[in-house]
Amino acid sequence: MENGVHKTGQPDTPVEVLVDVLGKALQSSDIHEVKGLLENAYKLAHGLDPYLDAISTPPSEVCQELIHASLDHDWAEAHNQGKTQFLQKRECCAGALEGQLIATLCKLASAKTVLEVGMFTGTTTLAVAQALPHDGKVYALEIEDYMREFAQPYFQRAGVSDRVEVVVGPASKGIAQLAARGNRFDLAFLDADKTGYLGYYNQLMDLNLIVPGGAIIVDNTLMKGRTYYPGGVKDELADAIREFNEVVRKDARVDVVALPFRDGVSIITRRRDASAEADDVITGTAHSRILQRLKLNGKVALITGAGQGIGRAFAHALGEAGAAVAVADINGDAAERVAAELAAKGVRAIAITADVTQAKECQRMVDTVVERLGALDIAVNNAGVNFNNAAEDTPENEWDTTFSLNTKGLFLCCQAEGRHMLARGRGRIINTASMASLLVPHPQKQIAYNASKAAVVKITQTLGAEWAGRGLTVNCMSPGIVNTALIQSEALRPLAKEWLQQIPMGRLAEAAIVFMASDASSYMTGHNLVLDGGHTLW
Ligand SMILES: C[S@@+](CC[C@H](N)C(=O)[O-])C[C@H]1O[C@@H](n2cnc3c(N)ncnc32)[C@H](O)[C@@H]1O
Repeated sequence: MENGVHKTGQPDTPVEVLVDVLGKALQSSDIHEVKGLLENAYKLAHGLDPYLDAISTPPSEVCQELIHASLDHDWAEAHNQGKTQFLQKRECCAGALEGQLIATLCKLASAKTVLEVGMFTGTTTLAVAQALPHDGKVYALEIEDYMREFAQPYFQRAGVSDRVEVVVGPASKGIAQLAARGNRFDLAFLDADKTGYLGYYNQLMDLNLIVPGGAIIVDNTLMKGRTYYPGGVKDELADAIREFNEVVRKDARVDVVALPFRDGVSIITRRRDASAEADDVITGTAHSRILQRLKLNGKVALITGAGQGIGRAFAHALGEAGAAVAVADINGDAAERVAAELAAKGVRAIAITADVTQAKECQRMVDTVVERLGALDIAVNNAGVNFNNAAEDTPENEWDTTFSLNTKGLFLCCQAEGRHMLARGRGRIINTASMASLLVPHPQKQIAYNASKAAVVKITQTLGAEWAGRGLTVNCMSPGIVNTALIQSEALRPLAKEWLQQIPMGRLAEAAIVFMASDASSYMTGHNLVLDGGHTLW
């Protein structure tokens, strides 16, 4: 299909301007005018890549050094000395901009495992490895063993060698090996021998090596323009790419978008089954992929006790998942600090100072969230205290203080939040209970805390049942011992050591707040989610 907008309008892109200028030059018989037009065209084309480089973030220092080393290397000499099987060329290096593009796509796709077919000296491999999470991995296939030796010191210097596995040999064999090992990829980058592309593509598709929602990125799909303008030259590479492009375009399993970036980059994604017969199991509930259902974009979350510890971690997790966050704490400075941390990450965040033992304060807190952030979708009632005293020595005021915050305060929050959510017919309330609701933690003595947290479970069950048919879910979580600054303190260190021995997993607790706040947990209510590394099993 022709691009009607561009056909009818003024030249709108550098290439369209180029076409316009060169078209005028072709029609002119005035040699001075032709020269002037050609000069314009030359400057326009010549300046494009340097300008794109200048306005894009440069690669890391190590990556830049690797790019320079790749471009400066005497590849003819390396081949003469038998170090490479084939005569390699400096142009093989995809360069800074393309490396940044692939790394950026990896970040956008939240990729963890990436396949690169054709590594050369590993400049893109390095950019990708640096963009991956610490437990991510890029598998780079390369026929030349020399490239592995070349790249490895740079991977090491960048501190990412554990995130890179170079598989030396023909790429088709490498793909088969990784498939046999059970590897699957969020993203694959095809950039080896062009006549092999179709075979690699078929392997990736037929063996289901790209995860749902993943992509195959293909370089050189324009082949210097010879795919659409052969210029009368018989050209094996352009023929191979042209055939590849046509096969992909007609493949009903995928969507493809071809970009005029560098030598042409195509992005291929697998389609989902959109047929009328496809049910929710195939398409995902409401046609939403499970990982999309975990996203909290457009939602507003309130977290009490968010100025430090586990509440601060909840605020960051919910903000990262896309929610706007209200950070509530009795310590206003701490709430402000956490809100500022979130804002620095790009999360919309506000701080609220509130004493949630008072009903009026709870209501004011909810009203502030609604007024400033528009609504309240997710409420995490997390503020709590703990005192350690033997039962026989526990003073009355300690019992009262604990229950006033951990139990009554939490209920008052649920009440104020629940009223707003019931009126809207939707919402998620998540209460912080504790594994102390299930067992009696030891050796520390904390009767008031244990009893207050058991009550949190009953409040949660009751509200979960009462509000179940009205669009609200109310759940609580019972974390084991959480790795907070308090646990790291000198005073608690010996105790923390003893606790670790009581935990089958041998490490401190992690949470599941995003799952509990998201659509993915929509059928769960009144539940006490125990996250204790098996602590309550022993
Ligand atoms: C264009 S370069 C790759 C550039 C690299 N992806 C980058 O971003 O800089 C192509 C590489 O593919 C390798 N190659 C060629 N044929 C191959 C094959 N059959 N199997 C594996 N690697 C191959 C070459 O040795 C060369 O290093």
